[in-house]
Amino acid sequence: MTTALSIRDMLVHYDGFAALNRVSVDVEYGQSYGIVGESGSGKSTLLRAVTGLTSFQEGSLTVDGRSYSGRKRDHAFYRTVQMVFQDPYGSLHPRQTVDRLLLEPLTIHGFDNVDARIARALDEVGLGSGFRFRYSHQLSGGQRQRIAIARALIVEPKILLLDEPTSALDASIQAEILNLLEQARHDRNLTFVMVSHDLGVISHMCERVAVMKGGEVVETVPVDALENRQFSADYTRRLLVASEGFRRD
Ligand SMILES: Nc1ncnc2c1ncn2[C@@H]1O[C@H](COP(=O)(O)OP(=O)(O)OP(=O)(O)O)[C@@H](O)[C@H]1O
Repeated sequence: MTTALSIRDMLVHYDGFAALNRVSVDVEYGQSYGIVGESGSGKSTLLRAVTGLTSFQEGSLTVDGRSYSGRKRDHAFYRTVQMVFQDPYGSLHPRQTVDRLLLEPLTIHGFDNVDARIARALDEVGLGSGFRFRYSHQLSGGQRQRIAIARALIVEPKILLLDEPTSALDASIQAEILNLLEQARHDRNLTFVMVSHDLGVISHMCERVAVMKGGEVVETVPVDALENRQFSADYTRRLLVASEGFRRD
C-alpha cells in the first residue's frame, strides 16, 4: 500500500452547483502534494470534503487504507489526518490557554504523558514552554499559526491538510512557518496536501501539483514542470503568468 490518500470521481454539489465535478487525486505516502487554481476553483472544497466538513455526494475516498463517505469520519481518521486552516484567528478558541488547546486533542485520542507531549510540541514549533499558559488572544498571528500546527502534530498524524496556511501572515512570518512545516514533514515523514493560490509557495513546498479550474482538475504535473514550462493546459500557463505578474523580484 503506497497511496496515503485516494480520491476518485468526487462530486460535491451545493444546491445543484457542482463545486467539485468528479475530481480524482492520488497522494503517495511521504509526498507533498499541491493544489492550485483560481479563486472559486474548488481547492478548499476538496480539503473540506476529505475531512468531512463538507459532504460529498458521489465518488470515493480512501485514507490510509480506510474508505469514507458523506461527512462521517471516525477517530482513526483524525488520528491519521489533521488540518491547518488559513486563519489562525478563527481556528483557535481565543479564551483558551495554549495548554488547554494542546491538551484537548491528546485527551480525545487517549494519549498518556500529556505534560511531556505538550512541552515537546511547543519546542517543535519554536515557542517553548513560556507560551504554555498564555491565552490564544494574547498571541500574534504567526504564533497562533504555530500553535495550530502544534495542535495538528501533537496527535502524530500521517497526513497534514494545509489550506493556505501562510496567506494570512506577513511575508517574513510566512517563510518561517513554511520552514517549520518543511522541517516537521522531514522529521516525521509526513504526507502533505497543500492548497495555495501562490505558485511560488507550491513550487517551494511540493513535489506534485494538481491544477484546478471550475471544480475540475485540469492537469496534474510534477512541480518541476511548472518551472520548466512542461505542462499542457493553457489555463496552467495563464495561472503561472498571473502569479509571476505579482512578483516584484
Ligand atoms: N457552503 C457553500 N455553499 C454554496 N456554495 C459554496 C459553499 N462553499 C463554497 N461554495 C462555492 O463553491 C465554489 C468553490 O469554492 P472553494 O472555496 O472550494 O474555492 P477555492 O478554490 O478554495 O477558492 P479561494 O481560493 O477563493 O478560497 C465557489 O464557487 C464557492 O462559491
